Amino acid sequence: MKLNINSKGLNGTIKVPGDKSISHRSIIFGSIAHGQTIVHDILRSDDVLSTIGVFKDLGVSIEDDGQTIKVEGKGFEGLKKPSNDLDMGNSGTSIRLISGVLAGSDFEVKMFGDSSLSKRPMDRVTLPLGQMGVDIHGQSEKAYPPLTEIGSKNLQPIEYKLPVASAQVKSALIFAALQAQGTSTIIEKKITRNHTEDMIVQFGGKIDVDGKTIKVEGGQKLQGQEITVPGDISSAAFFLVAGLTVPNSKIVLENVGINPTRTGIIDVIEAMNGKIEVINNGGDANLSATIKVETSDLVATEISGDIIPRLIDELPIIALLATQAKGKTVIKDAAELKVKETNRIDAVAKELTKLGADIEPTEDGMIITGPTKLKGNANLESYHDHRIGMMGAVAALLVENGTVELEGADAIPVSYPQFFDHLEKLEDK
Ligand SMILES: O=C(O)C1=C[C@@H](OP(=O)(O)O)[C@@H](O)[C@H](O)C1
Ligand SMILES: C=C(OP(=O)(O)O)C(=O)O
Repeated sequence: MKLNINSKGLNGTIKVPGDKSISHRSIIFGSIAHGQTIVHDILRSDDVLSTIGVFKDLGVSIEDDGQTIKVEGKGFEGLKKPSNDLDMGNSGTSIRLISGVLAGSDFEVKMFGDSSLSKRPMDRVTLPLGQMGVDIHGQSEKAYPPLTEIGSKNLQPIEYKLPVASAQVKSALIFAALQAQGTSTIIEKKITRNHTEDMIVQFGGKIDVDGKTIKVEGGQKLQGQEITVPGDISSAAFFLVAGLTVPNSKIVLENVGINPTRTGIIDVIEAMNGKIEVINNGGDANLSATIKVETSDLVATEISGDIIPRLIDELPIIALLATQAKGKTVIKDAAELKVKETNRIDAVAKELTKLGADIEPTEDGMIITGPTKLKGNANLESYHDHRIGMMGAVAALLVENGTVELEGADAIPVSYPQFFDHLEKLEDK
């Protein structure tokens, strides 16, 4: 598709759509709890629809009246052997978390996904689940999908130190631990998003979190709840960066989830001297804030260490932000970017280079020197990765002349189906 270039300013207010991580989990918790769960403001994106489809295949009644979603949970034991293979689409979160959910079911399932998911390593979940007594295998040493899994009714608790900083692996093990014969201890490499831990408590369960050490007792019974999904800061990120970099812009983003394990991008914007105001709506950490940004003179920064899991999905769009900042921005400790929907280090460097940015990929991040005036007459690619596609669309707004084409924009509804509508709304003002 042809992207809009040379934006004269983005102005207005957007209600940020529901958080993808919390939306997946609202379906999962609704399905494994007892009784009805009502979900407000769920994200209806392709990835979340994959999770909904899978739980329907597992016999859970899930109804969407367009306003709310109603899930009729019958506990882990209520999940039924599906009559077909489970289609995880493009979603790493779905396949990894559901592998953990099915760890205590003794029927066999086959889980598969699209060509991107089929290249993502699942050994990070198959190895620890195997130690708990689950029979789970993928393709080759890295256990690429499709995966075949037969859980165990005699699941052993685990003491496991995660070799990677991953909320998906942590969550898979927590779901398995909830079904194990005893108490499991899971130790994180770095603190990652804690929505699973928060939601166990929300659904009436118990979990003990002490820094990076998490203890979960098996045999817990969860109770259905009424929940409201806050907006996704990872989606808001594209408009945060657009508002900071496109001249004459002022954007108000409402309903942005500000769980502290997710707000690394706000810290980075502040470190880069971006004009940002976060108006906390008060209450629970998972509630939302209104965030205002405006066009700013940005300076480079270093992004490394413990902040990385707090902004891992935002790094592509942060890289674009860095192209507009004065100086050398260094991103490191982010090798996990190589095993996302595509190798995001290579993809970001390649696509932004096409627009004339000064960006050097490294083994675990990138080095970006700015500010650069981006130039057109480029054909961008999404690599079937929603976040790379949206980064390209925001980058095009900064291009003064020529044309910018994007191939693979159809990946964007994986996380943000309303992205182009929202962009158009801000451009109209
Ligand atoms: O748990 C989750 O909902 C997610 C965890 C992260 O993945 P990893 O656990 O692989 O880091 C993140 O990149 C993904 O978009 C969503
Ligand atoms: C990495 C992502 O998702 P997933 O791992 O669920 O495919 C993402 O949304 O950026």
